[in-house]
Amino acid sequence: MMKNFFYNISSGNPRTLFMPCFASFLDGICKILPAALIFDVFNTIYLSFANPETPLNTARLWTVCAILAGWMIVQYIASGFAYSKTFTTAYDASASGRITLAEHLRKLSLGFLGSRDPGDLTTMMLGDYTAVETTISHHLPQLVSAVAFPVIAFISLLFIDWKMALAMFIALPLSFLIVWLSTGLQMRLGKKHVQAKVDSASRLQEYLLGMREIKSHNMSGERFHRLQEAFVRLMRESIRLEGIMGPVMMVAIVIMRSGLTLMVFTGTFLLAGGELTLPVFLLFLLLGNRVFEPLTLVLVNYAEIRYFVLSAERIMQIRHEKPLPGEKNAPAGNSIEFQNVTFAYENTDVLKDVSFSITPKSVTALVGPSGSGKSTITRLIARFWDVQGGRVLIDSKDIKAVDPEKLLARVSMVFQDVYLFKDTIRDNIRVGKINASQEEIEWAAKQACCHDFIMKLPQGYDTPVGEGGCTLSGGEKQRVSIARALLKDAPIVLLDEATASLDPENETQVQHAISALVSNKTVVIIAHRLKTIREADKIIVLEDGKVAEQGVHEELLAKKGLYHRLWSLQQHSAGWSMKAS
Ligand SMILES: Nc1ncnc2c1ncn2[C@@H]1O[C@H](COP(=O)(O)OP(=O)(O)OP(=O)(O)O)[C@@H](O)[C@H]1O
Repeated sequence: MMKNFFYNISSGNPRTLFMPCFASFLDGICKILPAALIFDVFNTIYLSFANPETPLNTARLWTVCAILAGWMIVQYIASGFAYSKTFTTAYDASASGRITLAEHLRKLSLGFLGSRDPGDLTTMMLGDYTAVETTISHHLPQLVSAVAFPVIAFISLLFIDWKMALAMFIALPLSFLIVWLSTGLQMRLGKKHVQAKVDSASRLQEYLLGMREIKSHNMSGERFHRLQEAFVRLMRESIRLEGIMGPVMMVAIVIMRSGLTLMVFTGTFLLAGGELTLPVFLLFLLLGNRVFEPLTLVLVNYAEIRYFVLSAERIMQIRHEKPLPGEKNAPAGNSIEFQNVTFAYENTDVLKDVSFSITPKSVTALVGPSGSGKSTITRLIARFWDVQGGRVLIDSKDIKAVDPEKLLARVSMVFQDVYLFKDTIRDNIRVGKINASQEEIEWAAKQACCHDFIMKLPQGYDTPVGEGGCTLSGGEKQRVSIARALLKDAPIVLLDEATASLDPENETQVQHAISALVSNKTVVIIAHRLKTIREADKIIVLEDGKVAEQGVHEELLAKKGLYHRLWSLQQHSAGWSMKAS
């Protein structure tokens, strides 16, 4: 349990906690000497008062002053050391933790990422890591430093007067027991509170990202209501957490502090009976006040850490999620084969016993009604997910054994929805090849019919695009995506609706660009407009997740099956035009 605790709050690297804890412990110990010296000052003055014949030992007082002054420097160095160790460790742990987690997320299957709410992951990256940071930079050092003083004080006081020392600390175990017994309750309330925070972040993200749809469908009331509900729930969970845990902590603190009263009672009793001298009683009074402050800090920080452990657990849960397995190099050849592939995103099968083969350097078209599984097939070739039944082979080798990153290096994809990073248009094209030169970027942009519109942008290739930058039309974005693929120059090209959103004017040009992109490549293309894939080497017709037919255009037309039906429908719709009735 304790091992888990340190493992989790240090994001899997408990050794990093040693230095901050050690430095804080030293800092805590440094605070003890001044208390002892103050007692000495008190004792020296008291001796002179109690016995008027004894002159005040000023030399001793000056010595104490000198030691205190020197000790201030030691304490300053110790505090500085503790401060720098705790803060550097905390920021280092959270920064490297965030980077490691981001790297790890990239290696997880899209299936796993899709199952998590994006707000959840954002909260984890920002909020949960901040919680870990605060635990390491504040709560843990404060706890260690606060423990040092009472422990040493207790041991020393036991030697001076054990009855008084026991009276002072007797209630302590009970208060710690109360806090310890409340662990389960705090964890339950804390989990609900964290969940409410994650839900609020998700609803807020959904509200902001979906603003266009919300406005265009006049849904502001309904979506806002969901957001409002999430915030109200967060408020309720916060009140519940504080409202229940606050009184528990207060009871524990009051019980602990009752030791002071008990000690005063015992002291008065012993003093009256002549069993205790006045200076010792005063020493206990002096230390008693100082001891309960750090002890209260210990209790409060322990409770805070318990709550923040939930954040650390959430992070570790994702860190333990296994990336897609496979270490082999990507196969050298580019033939693709599906052998009796069955695949489901969740529980319902999307592909059922799908088998086909694609020869290297050929163009294969996937056609079929919407939802028949065309995009899924391209995603499985790129191994965004692993299949549940059957095998996907590239160059006759099962891609489950191949390192996913090495496989992706051999595949270019042009998606229907293109994502632009918040960066210049140049760097957005460079995504295809990180070290591409300006000449290469311009060459790809020209091939993909991007160059002309880029030159018309305010700062040409340096124009910021993406979130908060210059917005591009759907067709322009798609051409940027083709330029990226051209730069990547991978042997397998997967095109998803590549020309769907292009205007007629440059459609022909883009088709030329695609011809450049796909020449000498193994190409799998999804095209809803059948006339664009009439020349394909193979057409695979999908229906309801199964291969209904496959062959070349003429063969499939002659079969008079699904392909023939889709073809006829498209011929018919070619003459369609919109008119007001
Ligand atoms: N990430 C996902 N999670 C769950 N189900 C999904 C996911 N992606 C697709 N599906 C479902 O899988 C089925 C096949 O989807 P797919 O996108 O492969 O079809 P498609 O033939 O490419 O359709 P379209 O032509 O409309 O793009 C659909 O029923 C779809 O709802």
